Amino acid sequence: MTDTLTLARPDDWHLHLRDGAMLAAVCPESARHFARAIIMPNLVPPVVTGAEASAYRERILAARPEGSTFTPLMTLYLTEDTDPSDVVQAHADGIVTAVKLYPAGATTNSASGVRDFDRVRPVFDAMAEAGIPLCVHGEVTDPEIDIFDREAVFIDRVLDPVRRATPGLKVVMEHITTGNGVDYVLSNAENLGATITTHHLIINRNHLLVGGIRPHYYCLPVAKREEHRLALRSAATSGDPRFFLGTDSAPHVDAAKETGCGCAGCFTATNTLPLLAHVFEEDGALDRLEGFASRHGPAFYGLPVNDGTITLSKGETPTAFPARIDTGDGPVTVFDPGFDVFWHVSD
Ligand SMILES: NC(=O)N[C@@H](CC(=O)O)C(=O)O
Ligand SMILES: [Zn+2]
Ligand SMILES: [Zn+2]
Repeated sequence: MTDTLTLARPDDWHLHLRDGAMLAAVCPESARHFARAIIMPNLVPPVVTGAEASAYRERILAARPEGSTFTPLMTLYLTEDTDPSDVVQAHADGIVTAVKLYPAGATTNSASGVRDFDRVRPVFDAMAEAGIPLCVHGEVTDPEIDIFDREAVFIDRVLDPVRRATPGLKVVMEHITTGNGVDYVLSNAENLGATITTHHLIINRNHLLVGGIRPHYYCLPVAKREEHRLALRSAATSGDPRFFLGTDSAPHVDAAKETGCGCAGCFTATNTLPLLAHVFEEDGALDRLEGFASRHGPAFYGLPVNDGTITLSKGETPTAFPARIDTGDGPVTVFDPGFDVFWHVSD
């Protein structure tokens, strides 16, 4: 039995750190285990310009624990008014790593996102030219489309046409939740990757809805049928470098989740790595966890693999994770997988 596992230090290629008191509370949770993270720009108001990204980066650096070298990789929130030259300049200056596309209204704080994809074509063209990746929240927002179909429809109606119009554009399909997403990545050899969250490897829509509604399992894109969860598991554990970890750890205070109209987002920063070790071990793929968590992401983004390492150990008794963390805005519940996990980060 394998009971310790040492990996190159992992990165999180999709993370929400928020701002203010929430940032102060959640930044150390990610900084403890991850070397770098792609930071989502969906603040209120969103992070739209290079100057705003630079200021937000400083606030994140100030929220790190003493001595931490955790590196935020910043993104810009794409709007129909985004200036291509600001994007290219912010990337050339090393302020910004990627641009984030939210279809308007698709998810938390996405009201300023894109409605008309033709209007942002000049930005996509400039990004392709400069080699700047586009991170995509891939769901259509058409009210006619069933929420469980929104990812599959987005691929056909938006993503594929955008990629055909700007073939050189490097795209990351963020937090894929369907076999359709997996298949689309697999059918494209170039300029396409996908992040997969920890929670989508663990829950399907039954976990969310059977026996009572579980607000802490509600996130977007919403968890799908079991067959889709299994497709994500196969992709993540396959060793294919086009799939890598983006936790989408998305903290909301409990009061905003346990209410009549609860916010979308699962908070997984605290226990993601032990949960992943559990999942990969279950699938007989512990030797592929390093690729998924530490190697494929840097390769896609053209960055070096981290120098340091992290060691996970498997104990005799279940690991005790905190049920919630305290923040200045109120408690935030930590994702509970619903089963015992024996792995913990030991070093
Ligand atoms: N994933 C979520 O359910 N929520 C994210 C937004 C997002 O990533 O779509 C958030 O910012 O809360
Ligand atoms: Zn999203
Ligand atoms: Zn997200």
